[in-house]
Amino acid sequence: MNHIGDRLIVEGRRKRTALVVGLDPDLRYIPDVVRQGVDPETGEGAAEAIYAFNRIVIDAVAEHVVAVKPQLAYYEIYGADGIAALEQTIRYARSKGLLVLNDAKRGDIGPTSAAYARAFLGEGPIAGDMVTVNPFLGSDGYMPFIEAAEAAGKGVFVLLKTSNPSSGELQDLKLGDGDKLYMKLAAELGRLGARSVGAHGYSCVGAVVGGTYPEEAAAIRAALPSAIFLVPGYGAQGGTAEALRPFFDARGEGAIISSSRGIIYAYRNLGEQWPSLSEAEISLAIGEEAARAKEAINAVRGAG
Ligand SMILES: O=c1ccn([C@@H]2O[C@H](COP(=O)(O)O)[C@@H](O)[C@H]2O)c(=O)[nH]1
Repeated sequence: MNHIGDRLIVEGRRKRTALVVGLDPDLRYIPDVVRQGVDPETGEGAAEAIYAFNRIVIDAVAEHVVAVKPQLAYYEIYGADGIAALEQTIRYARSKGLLVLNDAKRGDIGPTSAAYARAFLGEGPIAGDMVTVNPFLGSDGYMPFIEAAEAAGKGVFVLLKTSNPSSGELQDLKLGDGDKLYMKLAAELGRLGARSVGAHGYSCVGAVVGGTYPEEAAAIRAALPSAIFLVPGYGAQGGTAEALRPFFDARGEGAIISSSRGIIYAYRNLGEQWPSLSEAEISLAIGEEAARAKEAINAVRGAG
């Protein structure tokens, strides 16, 4: 099956989940056992600890998620060593049958976007199955990603209404006809997505819609019935499962809900002794939290 919309729907049904776990590894929150024998002050040591941590997370969450979402910033901190950890992480996630969504938020002038599209949607070492795209430069900034996705059966998620508190400063601006900017972009993405709708009704052009904005999500869902939504903001940013219904279609599909800190650092809720927990304890806490999130989301989308 070579269509990302179909792959996400089929995998979501097979595993009965709409959850995506974000891989945002921050060394300050990685327990001692994972850092043993490495010097996290060096790029090499940091990268080793990050990859070891990501393996634990991936093993613990694999049965509960359709995809993992590495956040590029956490790898770029360590330059070439961090990118090597990203490469290893992508390979490992794929070996576990998971789709990979690079949260890179790229977008530039046309030729540079084309190069980014090759990096993230091509065949190279950090390419995944999907990538997040910043549309601020306009159509020649995002079209190279969409064309690359169409050609490769991969997916893009264009930032539309992001989860952060100040997202409205630009995204909610009213245009001459009274429409908000994000609704204008939604209409444009709908037109572009119509070119690549798969057997299950979804295109390769998805949208980022923050879980912290359920009212806006209802309007965007109505305008964009064939776009899969990537929904960040659940968990650590205050987004709740109860608020997620408008993000899904009538069948309870069409959205993937992302959580990073709330799941990968779940063991920190066990108390101040978290730095000295064993690998088994860390893994159990992460897996249990992923299962809890999956079921809470399933209950709301009617897949309970
Ligand atoms: O609108 C957006 C777009 C992307 N993000 C990214 O998702 C994760 C959220 O992490 P949590 O720990 O679950 O809050 C992070 O990588 C962001 O860069 C987003 O939050 N909102």
